[in-house]
Amino acid sequence: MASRLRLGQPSPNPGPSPSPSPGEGKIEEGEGRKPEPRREVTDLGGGSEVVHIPRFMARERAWELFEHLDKRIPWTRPTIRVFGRSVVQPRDTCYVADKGLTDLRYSGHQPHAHSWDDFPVLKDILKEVHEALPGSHFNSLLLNRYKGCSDYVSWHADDEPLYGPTPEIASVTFGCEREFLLRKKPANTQSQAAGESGETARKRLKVSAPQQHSFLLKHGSLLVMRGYTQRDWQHAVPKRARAASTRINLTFRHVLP
Ligand SMILES: O=C(O)CCC(=O)C(=O)O
Ligand SMILES: [Fe+2]
Repeated sequence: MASRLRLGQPSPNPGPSPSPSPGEGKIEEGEGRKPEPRREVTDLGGGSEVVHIPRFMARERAWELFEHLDKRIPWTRPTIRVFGRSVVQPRDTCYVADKGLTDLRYSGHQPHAHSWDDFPVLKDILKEVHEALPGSHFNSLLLNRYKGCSDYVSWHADDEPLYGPTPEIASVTFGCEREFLLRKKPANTQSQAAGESGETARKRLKVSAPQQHSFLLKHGSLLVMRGYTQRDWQHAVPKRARAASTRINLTFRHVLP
């Protein structure tokens, strides 16, 4: 799909450059280099890590991309299986992947894999994400569109075997900011397998609530989950109480060959 917008050239991130977080590489001045946007690294423990770059993309360009993706992506709202019941997925979706990869399947649904060649804009965003994350090699992309406050993604982990044991997942947000939650998977999965909820199991075992982290994912931000985050943690974008406008989120992933 050809883009009529001039979306190919990323513009530099405007505004003052914030200081780097402790322990991170310092920003080098001069030499005509674009200053690196601020990165917040959260060590979740046990080899899991989240990196948040709130101003990954310049605001104006991110709005151009939002408008383009909102109109041009062939969004669908599939029916999925949750706890044995068929339900309409509470957000729009689309999937893009390299040819010849193992098919993605989640909640009983196998999305059609579109070609990157049909979406030059997505290839441009992929290039920027690769540049921000040296060593990364994403070959697939799951897009989500949350059309209002009642669209959401429930607690889950992207721990499908096709991503391997320690997948890196990079998520770019456009439009309405939403809360992104992470919570530690319950240690005692046996009680869950027996049909007991995590909450009930915790009360019975008198253990404290799971560790939780919250990130406000703003327009133009990038969030990266790494290491054992999918094995040991779950994430969610909950419903919101108040009216929200549309949010588009792109999650870049690497499917193992
Ligand atoms: O919209 C988001 O920020 C997260 C989406 C997500 O978790 C997923 O697509 O697996
Ligand atoms: Fe996810």
